[in-house]
Amino acid sequence: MAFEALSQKLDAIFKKLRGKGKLSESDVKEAMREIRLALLEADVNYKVVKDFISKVTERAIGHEVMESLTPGQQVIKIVYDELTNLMGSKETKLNLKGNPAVIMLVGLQGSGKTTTAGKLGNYLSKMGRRPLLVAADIYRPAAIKQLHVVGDKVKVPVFSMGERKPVEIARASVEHAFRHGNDVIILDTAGRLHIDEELMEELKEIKSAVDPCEILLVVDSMTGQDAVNVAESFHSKLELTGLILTKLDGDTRGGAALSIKAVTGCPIKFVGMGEKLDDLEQFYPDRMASRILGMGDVLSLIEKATQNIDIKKAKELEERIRKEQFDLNDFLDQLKQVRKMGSLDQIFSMIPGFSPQKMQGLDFNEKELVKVEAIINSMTKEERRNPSIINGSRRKRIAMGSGTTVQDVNKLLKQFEQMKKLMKQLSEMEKSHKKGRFRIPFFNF
Ligand SMILES: Nc1nc2c(ncn2[C@@H]2O[C@H](COP(=O)(O)OP(=O)(O)OP(=O)(O)O)[C@@H](O)[C@H]2O)c(=O)[nH]1
Repeated sequence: MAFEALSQKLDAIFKKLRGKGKLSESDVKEAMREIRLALLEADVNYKVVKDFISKVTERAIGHEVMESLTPGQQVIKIVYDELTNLMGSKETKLNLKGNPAVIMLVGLQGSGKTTTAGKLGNYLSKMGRRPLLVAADIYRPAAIKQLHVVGDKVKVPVFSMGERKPVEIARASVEHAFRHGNDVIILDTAGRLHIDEELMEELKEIKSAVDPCEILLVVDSMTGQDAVNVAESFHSKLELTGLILTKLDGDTRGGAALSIKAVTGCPIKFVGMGEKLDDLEQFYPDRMASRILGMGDVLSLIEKATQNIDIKKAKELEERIRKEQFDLNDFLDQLKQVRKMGSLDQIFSMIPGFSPQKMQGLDFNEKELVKVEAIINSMTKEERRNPSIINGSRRKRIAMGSGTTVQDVNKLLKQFEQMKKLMKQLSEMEKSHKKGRFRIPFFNF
């Protein structure tokens, strides 16, 4: 997961602070030194780190903190505020002015532009818009085909004219959209391995021909400070209106996400959280800061849950957990439902107080899920209802029946226990949030 190392380091630093009844100036300075190192190790731009630390220090050695009863908490709050500011403080919405509104996607080769075009098309059509994807990358022969494939998957029409001049394609696409009732155009422009003048000229030409309301740079967050440099270059030539950071689901240290707004002045509008065409999230600086600090991201979790979870089933499940009837059938059902929301890693990172490392054993890929299903299907009704009766000889029989091994069966039973524990903890969280509680189908807070 992105930010994992940074989150762990910050957590250790804050633990020390929280343990102190009173903070001295040297305690704060020591913590700041450690935070500074943690940010540099996360590949955050050094000027950004310097500025950040000086702002946090100034606030942290002020009266409100030093004299407060919970100085450690106050420092964490300040770090949270300043991290949020660093990433842009408020979310920035897409500007969709114009009919059709033209969104131009630019970026280097392999940054994830074509995939992002599809994700954005998908996002906009879910919003009730009628997007049109436009293949303006004529240099990579497979790019046009790739856009058609992506468009088909998300059921968004694709406009292409083969290898004509990109500026002509862009102009013609506006005409086409107008005639076919498409109200947003997403231009997938060409990428190069490096920034070159020819590419910039072509992009500038397209920009002046179709007057886009958004010029969004798609950058790969795994490339760290290079992503920041690329963004600076593109911005100086094209005046970007925003950024889309892709591959934030990978194990990027997070430096690009934390520095790019501060360095370029361009807001991050979306983040790519996976290869699937659903894996695009609007970017909220405060929610991201909250995830980095291990405070969870309940709001995004609610959004994901309401989009993907079957409410009726969730209610039935709630009842079964309460009556302590959660069994292996429910377990399988849950795994399937939760997987629709994304990887379990991602989900756990949104729950306050949950460390994804603790739950690693619960992350299944599709192949493992098939195995789990086979194992559960080889059990008797009674075994599924009451797994505690599954002794050694039953385990052997189940493994044979499902074409797996006894170790696989053992692993599954262990995971079931973990999931049961997780469900119990979640339902306890619900109790403590009874008043004005959030309600999420399946996860209840
Ligand atoms: N994990 C992950 N992979 C992504 C994400 N976005 C894109 N990818 C992957 O990154 C690779 C490159 O994506 P493309 O969309 O082909 O990149 P592109 O920028 O269009 O490439 P060019 O057309 O060559 O310029 C593909 O394998 C995508 O599946 C993301 O948010 N997370």
